Amino acid sequence: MSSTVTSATPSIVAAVRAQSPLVQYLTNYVSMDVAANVLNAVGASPAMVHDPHESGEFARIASAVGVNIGTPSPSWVDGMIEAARAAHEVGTPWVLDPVAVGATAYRREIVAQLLEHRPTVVRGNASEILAIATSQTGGRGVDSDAASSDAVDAARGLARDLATVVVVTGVEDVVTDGSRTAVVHGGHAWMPMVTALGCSATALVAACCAVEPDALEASVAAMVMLAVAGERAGERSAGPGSFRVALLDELAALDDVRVASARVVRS
Ligand SMILES: Nc1ncnc2c1ncn2[C@@H]1O[C@H](COP(=O)(O)OP(=O)(O)OP(=O)(O)O)[C@@H](O)[C@H]1O
Ligand SMILES: Cc1ncsc1CCO
Ligand SMILES: [Mg+2]
Repeated sequence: MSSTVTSATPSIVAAVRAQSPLVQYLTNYVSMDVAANVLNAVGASPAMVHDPHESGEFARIASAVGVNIGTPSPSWVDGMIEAARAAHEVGTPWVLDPVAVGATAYRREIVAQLLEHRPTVVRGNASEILAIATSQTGGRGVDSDAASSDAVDAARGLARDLATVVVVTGVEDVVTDGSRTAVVHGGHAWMPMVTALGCSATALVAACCAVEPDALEASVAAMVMLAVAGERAGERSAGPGSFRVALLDELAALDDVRVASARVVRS
């Protein structure tokens, strides 16, 4: 077990800035603004293209795709499935955010359909990952009622079953492909008080997958960005409102030295 940032992380952060990957994000109404701004802050190029008339076509030109079920309705779900299908067909990485999947049968059915198109990464909070891995229902809607540390085994098993990388966010962020596991420490207690930073984490995972084929390393880099920027933003904010603004500034100011300050434990 080691406690250092990998050499891959700084180069992934730099590659996102240098290559400015086009990230198509089909996301919920709540998160669109903050997720697009988070992508912009790290140098990626966001496009919120969701309608089924164009989402599949767009996925074929995107560098990565995110699919987030936060505020679903039938035509949006059609758009998500078209985008996921196209991304899988052309080998473009795509990331699933199963918001509140334990809460309703509708969400469980949507996630089951999306999983058929083989996401590169599934990113959720602990309740969401436990709901998919163990078929448990309920939870507290979009927020988690479990700790990421309680979902490590479930995440590993799910990653193996789906042949994907699973990211469980929370106080610590767990990233696993079923054999390798990394835990990213950092962030700030105000992060869950700002809505849709989980949705934004999903967007960052997609951006990093666009420039790094190893989805585990890409996901670690995305979580490191938020952990370092979040910690620094917390030091100079007065509360969740100013924190939200400072987080964008800190994401834009990330450099090798700051990224190297991340605390990542691998096993
Ligand atoms: N108590 C905490 N301390 C530090 N960082 C946190 C804490 N809670 C969440 N985070 C960070 O906030 C980000 C979002 O994770 P979270 O688990 O809150 O997502 P989520 O529940 O899907 O959020 P949302 O649904 O609002 O988008 C991650 O980068 C995570 O590390
Ligand atoms: C608050 C909320 N409701 C549906 S999606 C969303 C954003 C956080 O997941
Ligand atoms: Mg969420």
